Amino acid sequence: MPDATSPNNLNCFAYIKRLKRDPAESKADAGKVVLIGGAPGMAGAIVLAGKACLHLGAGWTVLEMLDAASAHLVPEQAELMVRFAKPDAAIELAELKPDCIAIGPGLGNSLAAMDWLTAVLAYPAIPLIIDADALNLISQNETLLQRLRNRNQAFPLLTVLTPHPGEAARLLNSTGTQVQDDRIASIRALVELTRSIVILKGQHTLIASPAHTPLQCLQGNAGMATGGMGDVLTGSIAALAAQGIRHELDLWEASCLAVELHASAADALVNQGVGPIGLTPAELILGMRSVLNQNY
Ligand SMILES: NC(=O)C1=CN([C@@H]2O[C@H](COP(=O)(O)OP(=O)(O)OC[C@H]3O[C@@H](n4cnc5c(N)ncnc54)[C@H](O)[C@@H]3O)[C@@H](O)[C@H]2O)[C@@H](O)CC1
Ligand SMILES: Nc1ncnc2c1ncn2[C@@H]1O[C@H](COP(=O)(O)OP(=O)(O)O)[C@@H](O)[C@H]1O
Repeated sequence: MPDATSPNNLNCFAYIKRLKRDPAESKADAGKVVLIGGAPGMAGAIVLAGKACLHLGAGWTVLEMLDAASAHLVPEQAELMVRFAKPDAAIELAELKPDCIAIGPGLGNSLAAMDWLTAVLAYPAIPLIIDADALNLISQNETLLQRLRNRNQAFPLLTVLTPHPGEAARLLNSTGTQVQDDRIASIRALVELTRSIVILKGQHTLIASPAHTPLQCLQGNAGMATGGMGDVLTGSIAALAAQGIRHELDLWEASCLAVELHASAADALVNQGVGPIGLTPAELILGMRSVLNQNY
């Protein structure tokens, strides 16, 4: 039995029905996602986010990769539209006209990364997912934090942050141990600091926002403690939020659903004997697609 201070549990598979496709739907109805990251040595992070986005149903998945060499070498998933993230980010975004943006997996901390994050924070009125190195950049730069707050003031509940405890500690100028010692206080502090929807990852992931008290996800397991699992979550939120624009699923609902699907699919795979040891993010993507369609 949860005590009076325990957060309520996520229970949102009913949202999946809203993703039901009209027989005449086109890819435009499923939305265009632009995912930004993949600096040298970390191309895999943005490719995993892209594969998750594709398999969770986005209409178009565009990868803007900061590593030019890797951008020309992603042949194994031909459905992904892979581009080299050119220096003028604002012009690129204006041309692409995304329905949803995610930034951060493998983004690094170069000047180009800063330029893209600055342009993304200025891009108006679409769902935005901020993860990994994009969170680290914000934690080091008061101007970026203020731009994030300004964006949330202008467009409330259109930005979600997905820190793991290490990234949360950087944002809060704290330590991972302190974050883990009181996760509820930590997520409240992150919401207060950033005015965003926040997903605090780790065992029993929490989600909260300026308009929502924390909810927790009791699903999930230690088989998910492998590099790339968070990249899959980021791509999944983006796919659900992009479809949500024409299917009346807002970013809060898309984020809750992605967290629950991500953790539940990991549990289903472990029950099938796929993990916990050696469960891969690529397997989790296919597992999430199955759980989504089983509840469709
Ligand atoms: N295939 C790839 O190219 C991958 C690239 N990645 C990228 O690598 C960069 C660095 O990210 P990392 O997250 O690996 O490294 P970080 O240095 O950001 O975070 C790792 C540290 O955070 C803390 N931490 C994380 N999860 C925790 C938990 N559940 N409980 C307690 N403490 C926890 C620990 O102190 C840990 O050492 C990011 O840009 C990321 O996107 C990763 O996504 C992994 C896959
Ligand atoms: N022991 C665990 N129990 C439940 N979920 C976990 C556990 N370890 C990791 N996860 C989940 O796996 C994901 C890991 O994300 P993250 O650390 O950002 O990975 P990466 O940056 O390597 O992609 C998060 O969604 C987190 O909640």
